[in-house]
Amino acid sequence: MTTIGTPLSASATRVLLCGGGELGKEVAIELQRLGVEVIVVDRYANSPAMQVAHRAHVISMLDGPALRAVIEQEQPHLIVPEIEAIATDTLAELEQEGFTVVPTARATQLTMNREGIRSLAAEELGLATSPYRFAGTLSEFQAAVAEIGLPCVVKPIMSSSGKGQSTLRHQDDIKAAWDYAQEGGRAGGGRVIIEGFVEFDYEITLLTVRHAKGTSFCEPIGHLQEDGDYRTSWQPQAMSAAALAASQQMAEQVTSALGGYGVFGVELFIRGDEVLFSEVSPRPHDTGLVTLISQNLSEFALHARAILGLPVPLIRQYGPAASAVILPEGQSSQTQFGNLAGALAEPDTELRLFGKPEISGRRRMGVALALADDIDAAKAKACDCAAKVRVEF
Ligand SMILES: Nc1ncnc2c1ncn2[C@@H]1O[C@H](COP(=O)(O)OP(=O)(O)OP(=O)(O)O)[C@@H](O)[C@H]1O
Ligand SMILES: NCC(=O)N[C@@H]1O[C@H](COP(=O)([O-])[O-])[C@@H](O)[C@H]1O
Ligand SMILES: [Mg+2]
Repeated sequence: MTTIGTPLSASATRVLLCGGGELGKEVAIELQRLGVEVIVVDRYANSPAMQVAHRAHVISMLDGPALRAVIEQEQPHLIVPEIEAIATDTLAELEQEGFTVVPTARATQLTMNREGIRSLAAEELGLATSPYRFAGTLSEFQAAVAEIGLPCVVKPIMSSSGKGQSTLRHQDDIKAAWDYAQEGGRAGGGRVIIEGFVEFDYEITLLTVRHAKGTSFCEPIGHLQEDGDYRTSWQPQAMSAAALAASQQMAEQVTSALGGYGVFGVELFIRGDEVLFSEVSPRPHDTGLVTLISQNLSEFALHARAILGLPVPLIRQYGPAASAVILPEGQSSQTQFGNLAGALAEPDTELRLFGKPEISGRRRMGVALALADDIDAAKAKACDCAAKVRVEF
């Protein structure tokens, strides 16, 4: 894009986000700052990004005809997927017809389905991964578990944020793991991946930006996951030079195979100097929320720049930083967040409250961010900040 027009006029540069959660909200804010007209689509009204957009549409994004109708009506210059659960075949058709999908429709198709991205990474690109099998029935599942051995990790091929994921440690748990995966898949029941359990030393997200002038890497982000969902992340994660070089090489390979412009969250397991590919998001990553405080250009600002074809000459990292999620459990459509003065009393702390209109069960509602002199202090400060926020339903 060589120019950016005036929002809400005939010259507007229109970007349509498919998905409007906390990650999309930050992308929308960065696009707004550049004078882009922002349209957000999600399955529910008043989603976080809708609250900072010019317009919004509420549809099921798995409904191809409904998605097509909105896109044809809005005529966006860029279609920017923000979640995985989208009618990606419709995106592929629209791309064929001349629309631009970020980073590419094929990337969204491959990464929506664990089978697609795993086959690309392990079989086509020859990247090291955990051993894996796929299964579509309970008996195939039992056979696959026998081949992979215990412990192993079971995930629906279509799921994210740990939904339907479990670690299978005992033979007795096979049926429960299968049933849980069948309930947790976002497209109903179906196929699962069985992965050998990797005893990694640590895991990272390597944010990789494909932009007009090449590929740039952020400093590696370490993170802690519980139940397949992230709880804290920090940057930079200390790594050996060999592990970092291997990680960057792997990220370069997988992102160039996916193509297009934008931020990718490349998830890697590290064991000594050895690096195993886990998965990749062709969009900003939740563990990358830490970059809201740790970099001059957050992963969201980088995504906006890259997709608009703008340069990324330098990514400045500000030193030890961490994020900690605010993940309450409750039932409300008028959640309140208290003790904010207490939470923000320490220097170099920040909060993002996502403004999600509803909570029913456990839901990520915000994130605490901190800078400090070392990683342990940054983690402690971010966790302390998050814990001090009093959530009332
Ligand atoms: N094979 C494995 N061995 C050990 N741990 C694993 C394995 N697969 C996943 N995990 C753990 O579970 C976490 C979540 O797994 P994964 O990223 O595949 O799930 P997800 O549902 O796609 O999550 P998200 O959408 O948040 O990225 C990983 O970050 C890692 O901590
Ligand atoms: N790991 C993927 C991820 O973090 N996705 C982020 O969470 C939102 C959904 O939240 P919700 O489930 O609370 O609606 C998504 O819209 C995206 O911003
Ligand atoms: Mg993941």
